[in-house]
Amino acid sequence: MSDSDRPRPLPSLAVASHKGDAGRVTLLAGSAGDGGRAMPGSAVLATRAALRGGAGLVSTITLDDRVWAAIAAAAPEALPVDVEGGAGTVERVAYELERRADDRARAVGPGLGRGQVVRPLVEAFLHGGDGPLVVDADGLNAFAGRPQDLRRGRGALVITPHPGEAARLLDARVGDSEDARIDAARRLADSTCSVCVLKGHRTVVVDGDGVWINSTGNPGLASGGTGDVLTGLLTAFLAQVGEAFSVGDAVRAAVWVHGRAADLAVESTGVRALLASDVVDRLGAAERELDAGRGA
Ligand SMILES: NC(=O)C1=CN([C@@H]2O[C@H](COP(=O)(O)OP(=O)(O)OC[C@H]3O[C@@H](n4cnc5c(N)ncnc54)[C@H](O)[C@@H]3O)[C@@H](O)[C@H]2O)[C@@H](O)CC1
Ligand SMILES: Nc1ncnc2c1ncn2[C@@H]1O[C@H](COP(=O)(O)OP(=O)(O)O)[C@@H](O)[C@H]1O
Repeated sequence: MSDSDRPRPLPSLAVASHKGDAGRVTLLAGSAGDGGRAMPGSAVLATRAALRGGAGLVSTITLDDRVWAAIAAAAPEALPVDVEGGAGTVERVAYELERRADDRARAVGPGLGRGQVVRPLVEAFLHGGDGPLVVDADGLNAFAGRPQDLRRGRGALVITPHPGEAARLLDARVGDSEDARIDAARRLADSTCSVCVLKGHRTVVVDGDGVWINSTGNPGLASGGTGDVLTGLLTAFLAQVGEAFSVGDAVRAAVWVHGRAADLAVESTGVRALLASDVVDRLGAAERELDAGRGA
């Protein structure tokens, strides 16, 4: 696949679709920041992006009722569920995952912070289902130097490190050149048996089909929260995986649409003023452009 290739559009929804057909997804994101940094925004942005990505039902598990409240206020369409932090958190999250056996895709990681509980939480997602799973941000940091521990027994894994997170996983700096970025993404994909999305200018995607380099996006995306948006969108697109739309197709489509949404947004905001929320608001328009290439 060459870098000028536009990803395959998502499958069309049948006219008689119901919300179950569009895919049920579950996310675990955000923290209230007691003793650390508050990151309710991560959960809000990922949730809103999953909704805009077309997931029929979006459940976001939260570890604090203040994060739950932030989601309820910003995304009334979502189904946030609070399990509270503290003793027994991992068991409560595992129980929530068990209850959602019909999830089509899941994601874990954005804004969880660096606490000891993060690694067992990610493990509950890795081993608690067989649909596609996205691990991002602090979910990856919890495996610093041990990427092989992210391997799953069953179910596709997609990891979405930025170069800083990739360096932590590999315990080695990731060079800036395209060759160095491709090499790092390949090593991570191999050691984790995953589709690796190495983010940044010209995001690199490595999967069984080879290497694909994204052409959309702009430096306005170098601002807080835009990675959380990608995680939510990607999870929604992974919920559409089927016979004619692979995990790799969903990943490439999400990366392309995310960057294109940012390109559309800066036409009115300008590059410096771009906010992650502006990207969420343009996801639909960007996906329509991808759809317009259908059959081309
Ligand atoms: N509103 C929110 O709630 C937000 C929450 N966020 C969450 O905050 C958590 C940590 O994010 P931080 O930004 O603090 O920590 P990061 O790990 O993203 O960044 C910490 C350091 O890593 C290195 N780094 C980051 N991006 C890099 C890149 N592209 N290339 C090379 N080095 C890079 C830099 O040295 C940077 O100072 C994540 O879980 C993330 O999801 C962020 O998304 C920002 C917004
Ligand atoms: N200069 C750039 N050009 C294009 N895309 C970029 C650029 N900088 C960042 N991005 C994109 O923005 C997103 C940033 O994600 P990330 O670093 O995880 O941010 P955060 O942790 O704040 O959410 C990624 O999708 C990345 O590919």
